[in-house]
Amino acid sequence: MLDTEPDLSDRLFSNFDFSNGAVAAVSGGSDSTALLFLLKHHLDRTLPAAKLLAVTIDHDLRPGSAAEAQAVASVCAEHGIAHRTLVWSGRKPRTGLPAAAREARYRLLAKAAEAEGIRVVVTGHTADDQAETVLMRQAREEDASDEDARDGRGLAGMAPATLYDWRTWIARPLLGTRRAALREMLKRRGIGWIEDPTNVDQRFERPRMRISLAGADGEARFAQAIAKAGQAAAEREELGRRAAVLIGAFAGRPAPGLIRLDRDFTSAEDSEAAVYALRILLATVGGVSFLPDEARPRALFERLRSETLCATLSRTVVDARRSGIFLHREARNLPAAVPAQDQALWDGRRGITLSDRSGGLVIAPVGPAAAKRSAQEAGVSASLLRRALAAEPALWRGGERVDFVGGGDAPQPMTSVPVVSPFARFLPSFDLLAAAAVAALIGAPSLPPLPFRGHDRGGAWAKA
Ligand SMILES: Nc1ncnc2c1ncn2[C@@H]1O[C@H](COP(=O)(O)OP(=O)(O)OP(=O)(O)O)[C@@H](O)[C@H]1O
Repeated sequence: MLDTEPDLSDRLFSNFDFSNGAVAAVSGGSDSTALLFLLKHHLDRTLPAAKLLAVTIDHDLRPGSAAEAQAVASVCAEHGIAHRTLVWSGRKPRTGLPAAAREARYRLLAKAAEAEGIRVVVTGHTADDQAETVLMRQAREEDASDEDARDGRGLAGMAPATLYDWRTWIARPLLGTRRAALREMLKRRGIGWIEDPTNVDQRFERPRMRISLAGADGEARFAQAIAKAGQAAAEREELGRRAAVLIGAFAGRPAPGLIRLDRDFTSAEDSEAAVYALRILLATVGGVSFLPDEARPRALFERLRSETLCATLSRTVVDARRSGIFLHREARNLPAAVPAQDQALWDGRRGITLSDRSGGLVIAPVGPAAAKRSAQEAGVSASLLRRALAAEPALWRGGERVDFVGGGDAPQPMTSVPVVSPFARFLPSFDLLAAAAVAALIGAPSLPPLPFRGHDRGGAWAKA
């Protein structure tokens, strides 16, 4: 089909493992249309039996979106490519619409993949998108009010692969390819695309950045941004690797919801990695989806070197005693009782599975009274164990706890599995090693292998 571009599609996709097929996320714009045709070309030649499904999300936000999805469907039908349109139905939020749309888009794409047994979704993000992203983040970083952006991690830009919901890989094979080259290729092949009006709407930050990159010094700024992203990505990966080593060496889990750091953690020479590890652990124990900004964990780490103390950060109590530094969820602001629901995320830190679907069940914290009956653990004070257990979820009916059905093989009515909160929804491949170390520590499910060739389960993260 794209016989003039055999090298390009090989270069882009030869590292991927598409043996379970691929979902191509196609908006109908130039980049994702090019992605679709390049991928089709690659699969036809190398893996003709592999399933290829193009998916278009109709965000239902502007008139014409359904027609655009239909146009993609027609192009796919013309070329014998399976296609589905999924509509983001339901109420749209008044604020934070772009983030909500992105969230909905990935949720629907992952759902479509999962329904077909496909493990990887590919998107058409290009080198131009990457440069825009990095420059926008850099501008925010310079704005001192944006705490999230200030630790430099964001300057790594978009990761080549991101794990969504701890289950589905979103890969970006075109991150090293220029938009102009893709458009050229489409034009040569006589393939059209849709111009999204929001891409040139200057009320939005990205189109403004796009226009400024088309200006006089645009190419130089592009090159600088890409170089910066490469360097920041390598640094971020390396920092994550070092943090993972410290977590493996110094962290333990005496009981669910209770993390113990060896006191020697505070004498780690690599204090940068130790602070990073601490930030990830704080967010995980507190059930928070973002890392606390760097300043406060750094100050806390410095104090931990010399003091016993009790402090709260990221909804996590840090109780530093001579016997170790203990982290557990603070008792404040735990979720109120909610009707029990299967497959729910509780308090941002526990994945709930229900096998008892009968009515009248609620999930609420174990609470201090029930936690009094907790088991003892060698070397850990009973009060710490009680506080950690009190913040765990339990299943209740009419004020009575019902999630223990005693011994034997009977299924528990509810299971609660820890999640690595800051990475549970989106895990960029930069952070895989740190996330894997925390997953092993807290008993979260292990990570699926990367969608690249030669990554088995055991070594999946070595080259992330
Ligand atoms: N409505 C959508 N349906 C399916 N995939 C989408 C949709 N919007 C975006 N994507 C995916 O996310 C990528 C990046 O989105 P972005 O909004 O930057 O691109 P776009 O301007 O919509 O189109 P393109 O990247 O195709 O030129 C797209 O290349 C595509 O893979």
